[in-house]
Amino acid sequence: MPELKTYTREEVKKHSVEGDAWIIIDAEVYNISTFADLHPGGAQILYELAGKDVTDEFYGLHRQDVLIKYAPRLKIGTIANEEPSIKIAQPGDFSTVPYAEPSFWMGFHSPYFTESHTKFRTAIRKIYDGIKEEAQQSEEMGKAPSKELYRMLGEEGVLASQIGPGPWMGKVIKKLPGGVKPEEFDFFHELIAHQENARLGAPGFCDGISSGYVIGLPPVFHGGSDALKAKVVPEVLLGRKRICLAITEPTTGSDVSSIRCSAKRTADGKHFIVNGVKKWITNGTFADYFSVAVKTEKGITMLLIERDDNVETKAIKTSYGASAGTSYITFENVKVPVENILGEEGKGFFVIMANFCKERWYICAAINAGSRSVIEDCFKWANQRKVFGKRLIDQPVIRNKLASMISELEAVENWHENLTYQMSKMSYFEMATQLLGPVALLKYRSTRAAHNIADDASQIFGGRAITKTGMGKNVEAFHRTYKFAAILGGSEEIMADLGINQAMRIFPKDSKL
Ligand code: HEM
Repeated sequence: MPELKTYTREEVKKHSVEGDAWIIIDAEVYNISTFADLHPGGAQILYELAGKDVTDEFYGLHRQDVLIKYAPRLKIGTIANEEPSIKIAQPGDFSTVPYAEPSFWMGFHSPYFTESHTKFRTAIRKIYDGIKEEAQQSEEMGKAPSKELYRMLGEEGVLASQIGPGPWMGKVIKKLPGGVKPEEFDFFHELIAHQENARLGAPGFCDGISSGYVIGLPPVFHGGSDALKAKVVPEVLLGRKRICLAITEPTTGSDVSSIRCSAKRTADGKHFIVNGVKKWITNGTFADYFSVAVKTEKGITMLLIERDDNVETKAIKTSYGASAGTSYITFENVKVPVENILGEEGKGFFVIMANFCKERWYICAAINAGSRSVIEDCFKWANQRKVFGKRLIDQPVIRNKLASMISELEAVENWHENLTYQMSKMSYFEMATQLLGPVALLKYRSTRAAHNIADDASQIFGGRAITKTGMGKNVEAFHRTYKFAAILGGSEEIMADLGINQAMRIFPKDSKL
């Protein structure tokens, strides 16, 4: 890093030629003499502006991340007696852009959140901000989260935070972000953990971290034997092993009852022999364990299968890249001990359905956080982008789009918080039955909102919304990937139908218009 000095604007002006070129960005001086030839936007454009204050030109074409990344190499000092006017985001910072944070962190009152949640959000955001660069690079290269990263997240209590409150808190998990005590950890902390994970701006990588164990581990701790739980739960929550949930098959999506993967008992009754295929299994390419829906002679059953040579996982190319480890899995004569049944044999459907409610609640947290990040980008862009001599925000049509995006998000997020409160008052099985319908409708509405937000955001960003790098990269990624939330864990159409069917179960027979 060059030694930092103070300069006058007159001094900077003298460095205005090829080979000796300085620029000013927000009262800070950058020597771009050797960088110019490497500049992705070309050298000439920089030489034309050398010696000048290029703050507006810079922020018109680059995200602030570019400056944060290059400043250690290029910054040589500051302008004497001037203060920067643009805030550089620091790891763990909360945004002050309207609606960029859930309302409690925008200064509003909440019946749900406390100081403990603020400590937690600050600390977990710092951890995730610290791996943002790695996440985004891995996303680009299709690399899964490394074992080292996974272990770090396990040891810091981040993985456990995304599983939520339960007997593992305190027993297995001693440390949580922000010094939150395991016994005070609640569903609102968990909600925050999912939201912060989704803010990484790398959808495939986010799911590479969490979409395996968050939905694959619950069948183990709700249905596994004590011995199985004692072995698998700490391994996964501390980041030493990875697990995923394998329900869907090439011919079976939301229609779980028609799965074909079979498990036949051996003659001595001690094992099952599993044969079949599973498709679109997130984290499957690198998972050590698989919570698998199979058909035994008694019906649909959940089984924990450990990876061995008879389990083959192949990567499926999806629209969000290979970091999520989305896979096609073949089980060929895999021998599984009967002790690995999760729940009761033939009662797997209930285990799956119970798990789905929490999975959908988690998907809502992630997609709503993604929508919020996109709204923040749109608000900032609309303020700094000038067209036809005006800022975008000065155009009523843009303000109208922002109003629509914000009101849709705030509505679903407030409903989400309400349902989270209901969860905190219910047992796992009450939650799975009483909240099945409301959570399905919330997921339906959250992904419809994401659809509209992705669409409006793309129109606001124009060409940048269809470009994988640069100002609109988050919008591009969101628009390309929000459909995962609208399809996985039950498609929008199934969610809407389920929500109304559940309501019909309690519809009063004596009620007439
Ligand atoms: C410290 C100074 C600068 C650094 C470190 C820098 C770095 C970069 C980087 C990394 C990109 C690729 C952006 C991406 O794809 O995300 C880029 C693109 C670009 N830069 Fe710079 N830049 C600097 C200053 C400037 C200035 C002063 C201008 C003048 C207007 C400029 C014009 C451009 C243009 C036109 C592009 C291409 C944008 C596009 O593809 O839409 N840059 N720059």
